Amino acid sequence: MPVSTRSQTNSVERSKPGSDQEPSHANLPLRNPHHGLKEKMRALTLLYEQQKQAAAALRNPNPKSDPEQLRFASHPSVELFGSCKKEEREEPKQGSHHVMRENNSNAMHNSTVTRTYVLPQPPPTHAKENVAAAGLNDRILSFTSCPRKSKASTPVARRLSMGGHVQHVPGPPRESSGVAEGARNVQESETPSVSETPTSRILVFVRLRPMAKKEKEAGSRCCVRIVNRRDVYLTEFANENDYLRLKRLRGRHFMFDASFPDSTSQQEVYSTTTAELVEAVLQGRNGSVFCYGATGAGKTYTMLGTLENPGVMVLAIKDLFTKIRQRSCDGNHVVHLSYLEVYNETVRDLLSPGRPLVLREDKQGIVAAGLTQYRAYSADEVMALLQQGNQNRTTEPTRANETSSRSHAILQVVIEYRVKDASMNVVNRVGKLSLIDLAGSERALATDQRTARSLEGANINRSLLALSSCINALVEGKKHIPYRNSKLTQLLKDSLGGACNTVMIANISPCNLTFGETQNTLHWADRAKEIRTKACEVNEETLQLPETDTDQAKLLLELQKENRELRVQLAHQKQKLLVVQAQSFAANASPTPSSVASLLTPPTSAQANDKRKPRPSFLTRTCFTPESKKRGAEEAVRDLRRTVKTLEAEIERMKKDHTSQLKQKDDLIRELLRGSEKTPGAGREGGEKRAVTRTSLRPQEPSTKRIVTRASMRKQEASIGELKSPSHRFRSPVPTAKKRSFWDITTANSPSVATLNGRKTRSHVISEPAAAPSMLLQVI
Ligand SMILES: Nc1ncnc2c1ncn2[C@@H]1O[C@H](COP(=O)(O)OP(=O)(O)OP(=O)(O)O)[C@@H](O)[C@H]1O
Repeated sequence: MPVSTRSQTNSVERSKPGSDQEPSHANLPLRNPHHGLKEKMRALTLLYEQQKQAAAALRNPNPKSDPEQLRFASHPSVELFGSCKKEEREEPKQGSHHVMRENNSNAMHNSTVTRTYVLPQPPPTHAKENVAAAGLNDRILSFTSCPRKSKASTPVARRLSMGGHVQHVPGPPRESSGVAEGARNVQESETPSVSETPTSRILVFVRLRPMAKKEKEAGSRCCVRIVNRRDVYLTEFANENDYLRLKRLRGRHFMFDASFPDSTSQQEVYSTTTAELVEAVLQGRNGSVFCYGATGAGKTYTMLGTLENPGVMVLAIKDLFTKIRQRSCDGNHVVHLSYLEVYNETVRDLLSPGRPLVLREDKQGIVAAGLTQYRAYSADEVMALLQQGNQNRTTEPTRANETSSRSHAILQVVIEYRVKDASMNVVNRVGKLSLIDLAGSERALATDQRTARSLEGANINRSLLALSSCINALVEGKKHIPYRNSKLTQLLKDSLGGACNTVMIANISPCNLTFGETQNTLHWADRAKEIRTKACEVNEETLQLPETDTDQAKLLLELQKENRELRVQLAHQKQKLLVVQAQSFAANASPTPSSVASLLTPPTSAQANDKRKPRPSFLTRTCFTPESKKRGAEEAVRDLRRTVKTLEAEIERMKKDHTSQLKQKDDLIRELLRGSEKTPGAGREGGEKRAVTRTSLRPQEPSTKRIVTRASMRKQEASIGELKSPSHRFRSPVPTAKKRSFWDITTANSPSVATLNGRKTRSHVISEPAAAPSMLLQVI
């Protein structure tokens, strides 16, 4: 998070065990860091002596011989530096001073310099961080009973939260399952004065990534330690000669709903953080998962993963469809999908790239006008769409990360579930799952100062800054939450402040060189724990048939009109496909560069926006040679064939969609007609109501209440041809930044490495060997 954080100076005191020369106040915390020059001088002297002790420790490295050091060794933050992989189960001892021992072991030279600091423990009333985190139940209690911070109390809390002093209250190690259940929908029963409405809080998890090879080679040390799958200890290393900074050494302790060490598998992360959310979404609730952290900390790895280790997005989709299949007998599920990115403060549709989308707020919340909502029938199809979206996502190598995401990506899956209840009314439930991979906060120096990356970085930081402002405002219980400060926060409005079960996964790196970023991430994650969202109710409505004959007749006419429109759209799509096929055959017959070029030339309006399209380089000397022209023509033909295949698949999908809609509507119309013939005026006479309405007759539309208004859905349907048209796909602006992915480097032979319009693919999902071909990719 690009917000400077102040750290509280820890009083570093001499801890020479059993020393006779030690002044009597040596083990007491300084009363005030500014209480006189003399005191400061004394502190400096103590520090100097401490240095000497560190050197002495070199000569006497065996702590067992020293009872005081033995006491230090029992603290979890001690031996932090032995191995990042080692995960300790024991609880930190209480009642002792907080101790940090720095082990300046230099792997290269095999020498060790150890320094020990005793951090004075603050009185319990001062400890803000994690005071209530004795165990999950204790924490829930605390969250329920603790009123929102008033304005006056905030600065104090903030200052304390940045300090190194924390009170650790031991609690049982939390189990990975059942966490969300306990912490969700926490009713503020004990604080009726604060809020009468039930609330749930954001669950916050931390994931530590393994040390990268490069970092190991550079001699980096691990500054994070995770204990009991919950506590995170962060230690700052100091340069021995930097006496001024010695006094500002920071050691922090945080506690989260769960913390994952670097050895945690993707499946474990998924089942702990998201599995329950998926279940809730199927029952008609909203859920959001977002990964947050500095650049290179592992957000995209957690969200998307790799071929061998798929991430949360992929696992959630698979789980979702498995569960839908299991329940298919008891109802009718309809899944819609959208995928967008926020790049340089513009919102772009990743599934159907085109002009930037405009965000609008209506009574359903923030919606991206014109965002494509794909109806998905299987997990494989969603994987294909995900892969397609990732191809369009902007990634770029930076100094900090070879495959840095330069945009925030939001995958949204809407599940509509329709079932008849006991009284034969149609009950409609809609759940929405948002999976968000944020771009990483970064320092300009860490990435690149001189290039377009710096502009991207500035925009990423700006939006993350806006996110932190929103988190602050929400935690402080302010009336005005500045969502409008950035597109990202506008889109996250539902997740942060709406009726939504929200999970935050904070990704951190173990490398001591990124201590500042890690501390920032943990600070904001710690803060986010205090955010309360509105209690997430089931989005449910019961649909009823219009009562009077006139209304039923109106409905009938409306449905017939809709059917006609759908048929026209289908015909339109077929026509477009034929045109593209003809162009493809023409190009095949005479693949002259000019004809192919003319086919591929995007419209003039698109050219204006087409700043990201890779241009032929003079340096490569391939622009004007006959071979290059031939190669270009062949490539263009291949591209066209691919496009035709995609379009054919799309038409097939639409056909299937339309046919099922038409069939359903025809059935219902027949049923309506039959019903009105048999029992004329039944509605007026108060006969049994039929549980059918317009909404129920439109299976393709997600609930208008939650996604878009009916009017906008109709508009969208009307313009669906335009959104999904072949020409629309051709016209999609080629981004200015080239597309890179980490699959580009990890799986060189993967289909994901294939270039599309000069951009490298990011997603791996389509290349799964066992995956059935997506409906999008099927040829008619
Ligand atoms: N848990 C993990 N296990 C193994 N490798 C990991 C893990 N987390 C991250 N990595 C690796 O670390 C590198 C950086 O990860 P990733 O691209 O996910 O970072 P990021 O936070 O998304 O960065 P950015 O914000 O710049 O996009 C990748 O090479 C990734 O494979």
